[in-house]
Amino acid sequence: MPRLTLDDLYRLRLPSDPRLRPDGTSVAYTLTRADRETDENLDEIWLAAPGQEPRRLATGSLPRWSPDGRTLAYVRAVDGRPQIHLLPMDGGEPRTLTAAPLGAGAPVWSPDGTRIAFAGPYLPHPLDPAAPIVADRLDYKADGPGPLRGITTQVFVVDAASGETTALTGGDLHASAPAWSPDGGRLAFTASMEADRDLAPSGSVYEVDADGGEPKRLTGGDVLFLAVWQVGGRLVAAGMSTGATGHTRLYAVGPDGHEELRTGLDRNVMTGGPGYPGAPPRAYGDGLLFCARDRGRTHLYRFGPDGTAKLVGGGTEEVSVSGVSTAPGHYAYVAATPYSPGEVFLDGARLTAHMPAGLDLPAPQTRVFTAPDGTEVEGFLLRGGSGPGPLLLDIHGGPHNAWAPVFDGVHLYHHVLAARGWTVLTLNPRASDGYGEDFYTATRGAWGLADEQDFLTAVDELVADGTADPDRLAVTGYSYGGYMTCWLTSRTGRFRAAIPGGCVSDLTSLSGTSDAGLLLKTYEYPGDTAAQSPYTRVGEVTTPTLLLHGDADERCPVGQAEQWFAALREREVPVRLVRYPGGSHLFIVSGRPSHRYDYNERIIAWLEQWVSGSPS
Ligand SMILES: CSCC[C@H](NC=O)C(=O)N[C@@H](CC(C)C)C(=O)N[C@@H](Cc1ccccc1)C(=O)O
Repeated sequence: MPRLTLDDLYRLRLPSDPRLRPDGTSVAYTLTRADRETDENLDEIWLAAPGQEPRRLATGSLPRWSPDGRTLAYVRAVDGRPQIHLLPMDGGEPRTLTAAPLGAGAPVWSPDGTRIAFAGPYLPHPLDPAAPIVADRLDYKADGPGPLRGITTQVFVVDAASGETTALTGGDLHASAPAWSPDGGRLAFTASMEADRDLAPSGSVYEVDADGGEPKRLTGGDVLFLAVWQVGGRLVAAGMSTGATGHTRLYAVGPDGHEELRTGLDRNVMTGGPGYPGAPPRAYGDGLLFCARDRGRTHLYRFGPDGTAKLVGGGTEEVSVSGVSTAPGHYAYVAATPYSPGEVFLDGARLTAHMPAGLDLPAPQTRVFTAPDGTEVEGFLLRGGSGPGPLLLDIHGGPHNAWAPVFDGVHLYHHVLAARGWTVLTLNPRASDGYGEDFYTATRGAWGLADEQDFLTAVDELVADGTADPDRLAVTGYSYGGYMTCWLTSRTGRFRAAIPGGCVSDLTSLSGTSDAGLLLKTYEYPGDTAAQSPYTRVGEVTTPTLLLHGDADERCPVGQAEQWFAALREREVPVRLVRYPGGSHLFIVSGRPSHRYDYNERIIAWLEQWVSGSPS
């Protein structure tokens, strides 16, 4: 069987955001593919049902069933702005429902199906791209959108028949996706309305009358609420401590405040986002379904009225669930496995096979390494051959992300290198997600200082056991992984090649230039930023280094790579900087296909250039 090649980037199809029809008979979902001609990632709405071939319904994303299951709302761009459309499922053409000046967000049907709510961008005047950009607070920009220019995010309600749209909120806030009350009389959302929220992170659950009025604050204080949903007749919100980095938890929210839903799991609740699998909580029977990450894998759990959480399905352990939807007696989800970046499942049975057939995708082997301080760290080895060979250490970001032993459509170079005889080690060092909250917070205030030993221990063990050739070691990583790549090459010369992607080199400048700068400094790396910055010892780097960076990255601004590039070039260390025009921090996940292809291709080329003798 053929091994994967980079051209498979254009053959991959990624399902996401599954939505069960209210009668449980079929699942609508978004299917995304990279289009070579337009150099865009194209989204389509598909429908899958037991015993039927999945079929395409429309161009668009974010499918949402009307309560009677007869209409599918979804979002599609009109003149470059996402607008809500309605597709009658008994036949006929879709209808454009909204004409929001800056676009509409995910549709949320009212319980009676007569209205649709959404959170969307708002500006009280026409947007002038040439106008000066004025900032009075730190939250003046965001990775992806860039400078916000005064745009806020408000809650809107649109009449499903007439399209008449009303803003329910206004003012200086960024509302989350809204959630209807069971009687359709109110909408809940999360936001922070504090004037100095840029200095002290906060987020509360609010409720506003569906016919307008002043939002009422339902929560406050010790929990930073991130999102809220209507789950089985009650509000359930996701939140985290306002005091320090930690796990995300679920809370029941009512008119008198909030109460944690204690799952008994020392695991991070995963509600889903770019690069982070998971899904919002969903009603299921007399309990709810939620996702949590366990040892890098994201699983589906059922939280029952008895207050316990039990694994759902319990099938293959090597799975990452992203996207969950329920209907009475049924549940649907998308799951990645070692052989597919994602397929749609209904009640545990696979409905789709979007992964190109016939590819030889070796499954990674799980290994556990023990650091000098006794900490055990788990990793996954994609073996390219037997006997000592070239080894690529690939470091995930976050630092609270995590690798899982599943196939993803981002790091295609893993399989290309393995086919050429490389071994790829994806390691979950301390701070990785899925190993308990103490492990998750173990690098706070000690970036690099605490986790360096985990990486070097794993590499040393693989050299000692004959897996890795000590003269053919290489390191790469993105975001925090890029930070760690810089850090390791400033402390050891053992790597023959290094590729920091979306990197961080100087925590002091990062604090003032990242869109999350103050959060990072407060929650992640308080204390001595110089001691935690790779740049402090950049003068010791000798490893040929390729820097890959999104030119419009506002999370880790491109200056982080430029500083590293200049410092190495001045000392004539072989170095190259590649900037991707328009690329945000997430460009390797959702950026231009040609940029994603180029990112993978350059990694392979740099490794083969500088790791002599690597089998080609
Ligand atoms: C307290 S602010 C939260 C920052 C957030 N942390 C997540 O764990 C974050 O953005 N971290 C960055 C690194 C940091 C800016 C130094 C990061 O590593 N980002 C993500 C982004 C990403 C995800 C998937 C694919 C590409 C990039 C990550 O890698 O986990």
